[in-house]
Amino acid sequence: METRIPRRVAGLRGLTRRFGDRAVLDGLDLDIEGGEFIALLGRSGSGKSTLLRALAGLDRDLDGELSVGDSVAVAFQEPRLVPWKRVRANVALGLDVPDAGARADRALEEVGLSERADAWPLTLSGGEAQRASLARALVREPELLLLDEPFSALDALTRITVHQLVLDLWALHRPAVLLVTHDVDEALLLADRVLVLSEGRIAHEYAVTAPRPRHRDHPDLVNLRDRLLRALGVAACEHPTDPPEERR
Ligand SMILES: Nc1ncnc2c1ncn2[C@@H]1O[C@H](COP(=O)(O)OP(=O)(O)OP(=O)(O)O)[C@@H](O)[C@H]1O
Repeated sequence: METRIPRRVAGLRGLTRRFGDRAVLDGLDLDIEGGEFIALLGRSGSGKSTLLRALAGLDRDLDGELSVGDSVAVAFQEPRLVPWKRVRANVALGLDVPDAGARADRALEEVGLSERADAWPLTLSGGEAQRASLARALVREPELLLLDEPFSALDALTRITVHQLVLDLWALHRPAVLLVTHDVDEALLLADRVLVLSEGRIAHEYAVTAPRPRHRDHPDLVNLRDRLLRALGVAACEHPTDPPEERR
C-alpha cells in the first residue's frame, strides 16, 4: 500500500521580527506541507504581511529559524504589472528559460487571458490584471504560492470567479498556498487549514474538512465561522433576540 509522506515546503521556528522595540512576529512556529491550502487571518496590524514577506525572502532582518525552498512565488493585493511591458512579457518577466514566451502563453491560457496577451497592463480590468498576476506567479511552477489579499480589491462577482480559478489552478499544479486575507468566509471557502495570527504567533489553527465546492451555509463552516470570529475578537453572528438596531 502506498503511503503519502508529506513534503515540507517551509518550516519556521521561533521566528521573530522586531520593528524598534516591538516584536511584530514573536517566536512564531509554522510548518507548511506540500500541496496544502492555508489561509492566514489576523487583525489589522497583527503581522500577516510581515510573515508573508519573511516567507517570500523579502526580509532579512529576522531572528529564529526560517527554512523555505527556492521555489516561491508571490501575488500581491495590487497586481504590480510593469506598465511599459505587454501582458505576455509581464508574465515571462525574469523567467530565464528558452521557452519563456511559450510558457507565459500557457499560463495566460490557464487563467483565461490568452486574448489579452498583447494588451498593455493599463487597459486590463481589475479582475484581468489579477489573473495576469496569478499567471506570472504560476508560470514559475512554485512549490509555495504566497497570496497577499489578492482578491480584496475585486467586486463581489469577479471575486467569486477568481476564487474558483485559484481552486482550479491549485488542483492542477498543487503548490502549497498561503493566502493572507481579512475575509473569514473566503478563508473557509478556500483553505484546508485556517490560521489566526495574534501577539506575534499562530494563536489558533482550524482544519477545514468540508468537501469542495463549499457553500457558506454548510454546518461545519457555520460553526467554524463562529469560532474564528471569536478568535479574532469580533462579536459572533447576530442572535435572534438582539434588538433590531444592533443587527447588521
Ligand atoms: N517597515 C516597517 N517599519 C516599522 N513598522 C512596520 C514596518 N512594516 C510593518 N510594520 C508594523 O508591523 C505591524 C504589522 O504590520 P503588517 O503589515 O505585517 O500587518 P498586517 O497584519 O498585514 O496588517 P493589515 O491587515 O492591516 O494589512 C504594524 O503595526 C506595522 O505598522
